Amino acid sequence: MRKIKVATVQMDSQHDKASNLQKAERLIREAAGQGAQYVALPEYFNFVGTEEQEEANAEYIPDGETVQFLSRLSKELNIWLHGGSMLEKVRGEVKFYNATVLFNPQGELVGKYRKIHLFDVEIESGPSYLESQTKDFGREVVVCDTDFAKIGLAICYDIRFPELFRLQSLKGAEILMLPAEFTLYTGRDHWETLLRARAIENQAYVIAPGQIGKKPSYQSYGRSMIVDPWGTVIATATDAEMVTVAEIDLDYVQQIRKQVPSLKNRRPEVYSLHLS
Ligand SMILES: O=C(O)CCC(=O)C(=O)O
Repeated sequence: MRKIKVATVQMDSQHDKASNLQKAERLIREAAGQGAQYVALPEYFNFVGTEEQEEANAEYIPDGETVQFLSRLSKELNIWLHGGSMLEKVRGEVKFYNATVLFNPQGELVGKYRKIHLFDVEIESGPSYLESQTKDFGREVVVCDTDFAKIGLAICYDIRFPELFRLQSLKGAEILMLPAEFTLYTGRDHWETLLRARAIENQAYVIAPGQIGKKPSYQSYGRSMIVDPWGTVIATATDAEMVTVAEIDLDYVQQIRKQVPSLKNRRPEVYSLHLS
């Protein structure tokens, strides 16, 4: 049996970083108090603001205050802590990265991923957004080793690109992470379907903590979710800032993969994905 209790933290983060970190700490403690051994935060959990406010709120990784905050809490609470995402700045580069980090229960940074697919969309009568205006594209597929499973890291809009998740699965991922600040406009029609599709086609757990509430550019959808490898939604948040906890069983991933061997039945000799 490889069972572990996981939690999503749903937040309405705004531009005041100190108050976001305070709220995140309260919710992380609540999740740990409910027995969660792996706690996951949403995209941009430490700051959601205007482009003008980004420079002052971007941080170096691993030197910034948010990384120190996550390291301290993961160690103190003896939990795996997935840091949603934050604006990462890099010396000598003009643009930021939308970066996510994973900490082990010893407070050590064990993985970092930079969002590969930036949200550049213009929807008629819906949201218009140009994430690449101030952020640069990530260039690396990241799968982290933990003592219970391999975990693939992705962020929000990445969910629309199944190739990324297939590559993570081929690299051994049994859990796929998707911290998000999904728009209400697209989320109400696409969010659950996309999460369940990635879970079913990769026969993996999908853990998706989301932002909720009104942001400078759009309304966030929320509905943080945990989906099992059969595609069943095993936990969903309501429309509030909250913690959602579920037990996941990594042996179930292997059972599903044995019963419906679609990963094995692939025909890479007919089509191929480039694994770097
Ligand atoms: O894919 C979508 O519909 C929303 C994506 C998004 O909001 C983001 O990547 O920030």
